[in-house]
Amino acid sequence: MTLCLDQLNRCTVAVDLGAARTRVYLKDTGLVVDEPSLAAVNTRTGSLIAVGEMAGGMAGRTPGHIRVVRPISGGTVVDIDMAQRMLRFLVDDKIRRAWRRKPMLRAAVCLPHDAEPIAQRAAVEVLGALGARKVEMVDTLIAAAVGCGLPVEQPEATMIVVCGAASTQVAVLSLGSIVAAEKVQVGGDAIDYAVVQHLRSEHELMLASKGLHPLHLALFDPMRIGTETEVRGRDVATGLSRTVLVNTAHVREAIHTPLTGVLDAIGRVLRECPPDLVADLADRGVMLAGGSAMLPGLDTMIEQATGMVVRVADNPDTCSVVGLGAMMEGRIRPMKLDPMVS
Ligand SMILES: Nc1ncnc2c1ncn2[C@@H]1O[C@H](COP(=O)(O)OP(=O)(O)OP(=O)(O)O)[C@@H](O)[C@H]1O
Repeated sequence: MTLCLDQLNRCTVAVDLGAARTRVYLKDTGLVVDEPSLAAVNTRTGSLIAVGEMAGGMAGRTPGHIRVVRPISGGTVVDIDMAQRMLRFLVDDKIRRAWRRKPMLRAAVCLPHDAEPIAQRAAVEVLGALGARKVEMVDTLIAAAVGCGLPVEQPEATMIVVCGAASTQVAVLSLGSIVAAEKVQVGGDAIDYAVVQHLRSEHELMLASKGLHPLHLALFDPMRIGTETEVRGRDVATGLSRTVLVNTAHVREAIHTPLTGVLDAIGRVLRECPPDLVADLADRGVMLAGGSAMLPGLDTMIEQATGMVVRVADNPDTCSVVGLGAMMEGRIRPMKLDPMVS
């Protein structure tokens, strides 16, 4: 079934329920929520203690009766009740009160390319917590492509790779529709996990989450390949703080497996495409979006593996919700979209 832009024009709010972050875009206002998809719960009383950034700050530092949970996993809501409570707290009271006065609040949500009906249903229920009476669902790949400014409605191929926390989605689009697409359960989290596991097994070091970013920089910097970089963490055996010298070439080998998953997905999508579209892509290149697109050097790695020019979108992490916002606000020319459901 096709959904036209008119339907999206009637929406007031757009939501992206990501595994790592939840984003809310308000029509004619912009991004009003961009916070971690986390909730801290008191397990004795069941009460919600904190959500978003505040819950993120508590992660790994809580006493036994407080748990920090992720109600969304891999772009799919796994705990509807918790996701509803989290979303209600993330959205400002004033905005929610204004929505309550609307008898027919319409919302738009972007969902992963292969979202099952049960995942679609869960997203609709979560948005119901904000008072949405009707929910339009749009494929994340289309929303992100629009958010990156790709000319998706034109009769020419554009390729988008959305690297999130839990998954990477790849698509070739033409004439406002998806020609070929793939989703792999490999994202920034899998890359981080491979690095953490490498340090644990090779250096007996547990890395704090803050230690990952400097290592990312060293890992992908072509000038620093094969050099050693200092990493501070906690000794697995003694629990004491320790600094080790880590060879970046060895860590690159450790992340090879998750990165191969992404490159394979790109290869499969290209093989599925008609030759004319692949020829377009050779000129136009690939657009990288999603939070993990900010991984320093990921674009160069994909460029070397595919031989195509790779560009990272401006603000790649918010492309999907901003794309939904652009469609809601009628900032793009009318076109046929390829929604997942009416
Ligand atoms: N500056 C950065 N450098 C490297 N990685 C980053 C950076 N900023 C965010 N990330 C990574 O991006 C990922 C989050 O991306 P994004 O916000 O697109 O996820 P999401 O939409 O919630 O996830 P998903 O699409 O899997 O549901 C995390 O794995 C995070 O580590």
